[in-house]
Amino acid sequence: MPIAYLSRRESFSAAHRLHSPELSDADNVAIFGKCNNPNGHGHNYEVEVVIRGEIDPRTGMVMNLTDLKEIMRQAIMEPLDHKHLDKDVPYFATVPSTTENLAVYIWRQLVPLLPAGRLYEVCIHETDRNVIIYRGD
Ligand SMILES: Nc1nc2c(c(=O)[nH]1)N=C([C@H](O)[C@H](O)COP(=O)(O)OP(=O)(O)OP(=O)(O)O)CN2
Ligand SMILES: [Zn+2]
Repeated sequence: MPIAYLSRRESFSAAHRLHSPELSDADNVAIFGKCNNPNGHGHNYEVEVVIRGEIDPRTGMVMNLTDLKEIMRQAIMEPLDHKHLDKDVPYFATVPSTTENLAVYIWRQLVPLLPAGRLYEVCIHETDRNVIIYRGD
């Protein structure tokens, strides 16, 4: 059966501060600059989830996009939208809330909600110019 890649995009707004507990305050400022501002800053993140799978001959679907929408609501929108990543999401209490780490977090949120092996990629646009792609490596 043919294999297709299906994706859905959602956007969410969140605040964060780039800061690593592994580094001194001086090194945090030196490395993260303005993004280490103690009061944080925000982004309107765009996240795209890509599912890989065979097209079911009965339904013509890789998976129902309605189901993917609900899964993304649970895995992404509910824990992240209108939150401060470092203060409201326990995962980021000690993990720097870079877009790379956010993509890994979202991947790990999605895996248990999807059929095994179906999740192909998480792509996050942090700004119009900053994009991170994670494929589970
Ligand atoms: N490898 C990474 N580098 C940076 C990240 C990241 O997640 N991974 N994040 C930031 C900051 O969060 C910052 O908000 C974004 O950086 P920057 O591009 O400087 O932000 P701007 O507001 O200037 O937006 P652009 O439109 O992208 O210029 C920094 N580095
Ligand atoms: Zn930022």
